[in-house]
Amino acid sequence: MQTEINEIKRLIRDIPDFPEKGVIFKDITPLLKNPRVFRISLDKISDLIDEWDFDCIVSPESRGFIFAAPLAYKMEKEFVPVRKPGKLPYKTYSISYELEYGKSTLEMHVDAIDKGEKVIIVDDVLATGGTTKAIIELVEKAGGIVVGVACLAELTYLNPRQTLTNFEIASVIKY
Ligand SMILES: O=P(O)(O)OC[C@H]1O[C@H](OP(=O)(O)OP(=O)(O)O)[C@H](O)[C@@H]1O
Ligand SMILES: Nc1ncnc2[nH]cnc12
Repeated sequence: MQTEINEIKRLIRDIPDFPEKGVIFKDITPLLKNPRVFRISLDKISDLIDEWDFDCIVSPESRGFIFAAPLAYKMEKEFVPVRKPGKLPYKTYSISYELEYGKSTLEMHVDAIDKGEKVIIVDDVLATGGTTKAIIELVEKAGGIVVGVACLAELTYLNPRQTLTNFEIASVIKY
């Protein structure tokens, strides 16, 4: 329903020039303070991916976890955390990548995904798609199959779909 989408949009705040000049940061913290609308936003993501065939949700810390873990609970799927360097205790695959505001590295446990397992990637914001592309590489290195990407907000002006050709993408809100 359009009114629900508007309610979600009203609770995502624009912060200009954060964390660097020229970036309009989509701040989801007001949304997290509203339990009803936070719940609606999770339900909207799950509605969009309800028909997708997958067993596992893979997601990057830290904002990705906020949406991915409750979705895994609601949809009864596995949850695999992708973390910043040095946080995961077992052997990891590691990848360096670029996102809208800089460079970073992500890691995933080498045994987190079974060979041939179907996974989706969940995040709060899909901006350049750099983070998601890096996670796809980690999943494929582990032998998994990425069937789609789901997010709350997609920044279409940064053209993430150009980076993520060949993948289904579901977003609740497009800017
Ligand atoms: O599409 P991209 O350009 O790659 O950007 C999207 C990513 O950037 C943000 O994470 P960030 O690295 O800022 O970490 P955080 O979740 O810990 O704030 C966001 O949560 C996504 O994971
Ligand atoms: N503009 C933005 N707002 C929030 N999260 C982001 N991640 C990458 N770009 C972002």
